[in-house]
Amino acid sequence: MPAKVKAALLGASGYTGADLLRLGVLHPGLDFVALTANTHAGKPMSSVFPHLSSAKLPDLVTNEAVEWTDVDVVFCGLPHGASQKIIVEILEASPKTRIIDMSADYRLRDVETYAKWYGAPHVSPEWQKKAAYGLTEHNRDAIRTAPIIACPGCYPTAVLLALLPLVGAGAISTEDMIIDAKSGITGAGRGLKQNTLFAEAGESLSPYSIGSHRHGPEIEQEIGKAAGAEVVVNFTPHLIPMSRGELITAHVRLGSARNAAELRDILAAAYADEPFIRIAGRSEMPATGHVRGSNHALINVFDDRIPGRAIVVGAIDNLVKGSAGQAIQNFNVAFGFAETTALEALPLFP
Ligand SMILES: NC(=O)C1=CN([C@@H]2O[C@H](COP(=O)(O)OP(=O)(O)OC[C@H]3O[C@@H](n4cnc5c(N)ncnc54)[C@H](OP(=O)(O)O)[C@@H]3O)[C@@H](O)[C@H]2O)C=CC1
Ligand SMILES: CC(=O)N[C@@H](CCC(=O)OP(=O)(O)O)C(=O)O
Repeated sequence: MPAKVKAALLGASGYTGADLLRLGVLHPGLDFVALTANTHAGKPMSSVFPHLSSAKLPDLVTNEAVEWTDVDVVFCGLPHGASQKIIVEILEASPKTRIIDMSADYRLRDVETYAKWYGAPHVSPEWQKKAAYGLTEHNRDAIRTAPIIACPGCYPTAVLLALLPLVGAGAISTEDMIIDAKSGITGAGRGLKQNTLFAEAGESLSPYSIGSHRHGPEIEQEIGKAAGAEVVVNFTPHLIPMSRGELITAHVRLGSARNAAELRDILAAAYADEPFIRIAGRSEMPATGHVRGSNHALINVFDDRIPGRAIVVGAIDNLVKGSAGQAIQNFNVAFGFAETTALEALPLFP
């Protein structure tokens, strides 16, 4: 086994940061030497996240207090915009340090697409191009060596795991793809926002960013790569009143496949050796409750009553496979650990 890897976690007072620590403290090869925050800097972790008290973690500091040359890997759980700047600073100060970014800043390859959807040009198009897209099951070779691993968004993770093998095989059409998605409230982060207040999000379900969510172009980038052509998808997210979990329902046209059974066979073959991807039993309904707290993705395919179409359903935990768990999985690939290290936990049910 490789020696202990010295890690810094940026944004340790956020939800992805907390889940990265919950999982990461059990990793035999990870040593968290620095944890950073913004408004919470200076506080002990036990006051910010009492559930982590027994883990004996360092106190929170600002990013400026970290000596980057002392750190082998940086996990970044900062908002997009803030991430890109500090990541360039780290790589300039310490070129050997590897970055595993959970934010959106290094996912899009095309600089104009980035500027259009994120409202400002990227600070470093050069580093943007050197990043590997961190959808582990589909990009291991690049993840092994890239200086920056850009973990996918939570929605793209669920969508791409369910659709990429089908698109790659030509089994479904890339035209007329309609993706309906639902996320638990932690997807919006720990900061105070009116629409995530219990009184407003509880007992209520609503779509948001219809036709304008920034995960649309991210999904299109990766499906387009698998299809070898430009693709446009309809993507509609919804906020659902539960703390964690994400379910996507993709309504697709068949390509070369004749029915859902053939699509299931393609997915089962593509993921046969993957420890975290499970193709559900034939009539099993994927449920967020069946992946909660785990790094699992659960996928199934059903025939549509409309001839020539199928419905692909995927469930993940947005904070685990959708961010912190996938970040640790990518760390394992990049640093030569068994890929399941620290991620063996089964889902928490009920
Ligand atoms: N939540 C989710 O399900 C997913 C989130 N992501 C992405 O991961 C990243 C983190 O998300 P999440 O943990 O939910 O976010 P949170 O809002 O819960 O946490 C954000 C963290 O970043 C710190 N921070 C905020 N602004 C700054 C700044 N300007 N400079 C330095 N630190 C700052 C905060 O510090 P403090 O608390 O001290 O103010 C906090 O530690 C985001 O980019 C998000 O989009 C990706 C996939 C899924
Ligand atoms: C419920 C909710 O608000 N979810 C977030 C997605 C979380 C995520 O994956 O965000 P990044 O792309 O920034 O990493 C959203 O829709 O913006």
